[in-house]
Amino acid sequence: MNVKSIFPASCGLRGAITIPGDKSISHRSVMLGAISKGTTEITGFLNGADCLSTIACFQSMGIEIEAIPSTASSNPLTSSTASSGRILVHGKGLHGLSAPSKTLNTGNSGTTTRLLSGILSGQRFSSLLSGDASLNTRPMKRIMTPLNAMGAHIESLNGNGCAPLLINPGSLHGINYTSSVASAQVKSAILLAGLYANDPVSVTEPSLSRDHTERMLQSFGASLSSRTFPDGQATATILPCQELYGQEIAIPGDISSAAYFIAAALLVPDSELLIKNVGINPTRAGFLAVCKAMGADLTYLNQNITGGEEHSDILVRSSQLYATTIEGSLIPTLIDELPILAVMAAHAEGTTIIRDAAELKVKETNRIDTITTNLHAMGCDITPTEDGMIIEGGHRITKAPLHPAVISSFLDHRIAMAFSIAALLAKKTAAQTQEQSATQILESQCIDVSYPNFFSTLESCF
Ligand SMILES: O=C(O)C1=C[C@@H](OP(=O)(O)O)[C@@H](O)[C@H](O)C1
Ligand SMILES: C=C(OP(=O)(O)O)C(=O)O
Repeated sequence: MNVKSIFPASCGLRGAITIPGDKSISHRSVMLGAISKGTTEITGFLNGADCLSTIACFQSMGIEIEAIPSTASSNPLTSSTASSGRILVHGKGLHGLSAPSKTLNTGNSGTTTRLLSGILSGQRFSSLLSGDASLNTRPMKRIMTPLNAMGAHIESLNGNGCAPLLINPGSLHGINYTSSVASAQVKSAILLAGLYANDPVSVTEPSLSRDHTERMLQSFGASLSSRTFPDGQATATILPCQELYGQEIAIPGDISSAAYFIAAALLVPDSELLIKNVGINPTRAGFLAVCKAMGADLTYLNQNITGGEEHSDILVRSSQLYATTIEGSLIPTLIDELPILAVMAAHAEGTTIIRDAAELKVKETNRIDTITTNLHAMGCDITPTEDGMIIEGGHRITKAPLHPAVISSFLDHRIAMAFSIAALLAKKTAAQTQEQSATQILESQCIDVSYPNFFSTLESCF
């Protein structure tokens, strides 16, 4: 077991950092590259375990994928993401994948499992998908139902609606599907299967989830349209496709990873931190809107759009934060940031309410439970609810600081990172010994799923 000890910060966070590439865009760039004609060149690829699972799955289906060491480049995205990878995906076209000889291992990655299922539904060969213990408990009926309604043959081998999933060849037709959850993974699985259908495929979600798949499919040559209605529902429609064509993709830094550093710089007094090249696609940027609503001092510099994705440098200065309510259509735009937002809420003045976030229960862990357990352990008054939580804040001014504790990551990367930031603010109580002044993050290695250099970047800020 990998235990990381984190002491309270003794000074503010300073300097400039670069965040590794966006995980969602990294997955999609390999997937679309693999099923396109020609080579897709990706810069800023996230070398996290989840994205490496996606690469390994496509290699098992005969796709050649090369990792090229980063070199200096005139491309501003490439040069500012020097620690992230440059990848060449030698695509074989829509029908060029070959049958894998073994089970496709999707590791800890829901994105890999669900999006890949959409692509595999349209293949002429059978495949078996399975992941780690956490992944194999996550709900897959949400993709099996619409994909099977399109003519796919996906079966949950244990009959529990979870992976392992056996996918047999089927011939796909059009569908107008309404999803009860705003999930980019469900939407993307259906749209990717739609590439192989003989009629248009539409998917409607209750509110708009991240739209990287739609943006990237369009840039690879697919005919796709999207609409958001006055009531917030959003529909994306894809037309049958003959072929996609490889592209150059410059991946911006992952806002979900940047969120830990934004939170740290806001909460630790006397901080001024520049975070370079963060993706700020509006369907992902709910975290920034909530920070602003809580009173955060954020300045956007060098805003630009590359390959259809907005990005910006963000200058963060320490700020007094105030409680807020996080709900409704904001939730899908910040779903992965809720663990760190809960930590921020513990320090904000007032009571923060998070609702409409039942999706937290079906992530790498039940994050309503894992956030509650760990905030309790550090001395915060938090009440879990059916679809969120209520957090009594003020652990900065009106109440005693959170105290150091032994934190279980529960093997959830977002929990491990969120509580690493909480640890910077924790102050030992009179009853705690000197040895207990550090917070211990158990099984911290799970952070490698999305941010292998997290701790070294954090240390570089002090
Ligand atoms: O499409 C994606 O890349 C993702 C979508 C979200 O999941 P859901 O679609 O299940 O909400 C998010 O939590 C996950 O980290 C990545
Ligand atoms: C939920 C996450 O990812 P995935 O669904 O791809 O496992 C995450 O990164 O927080």
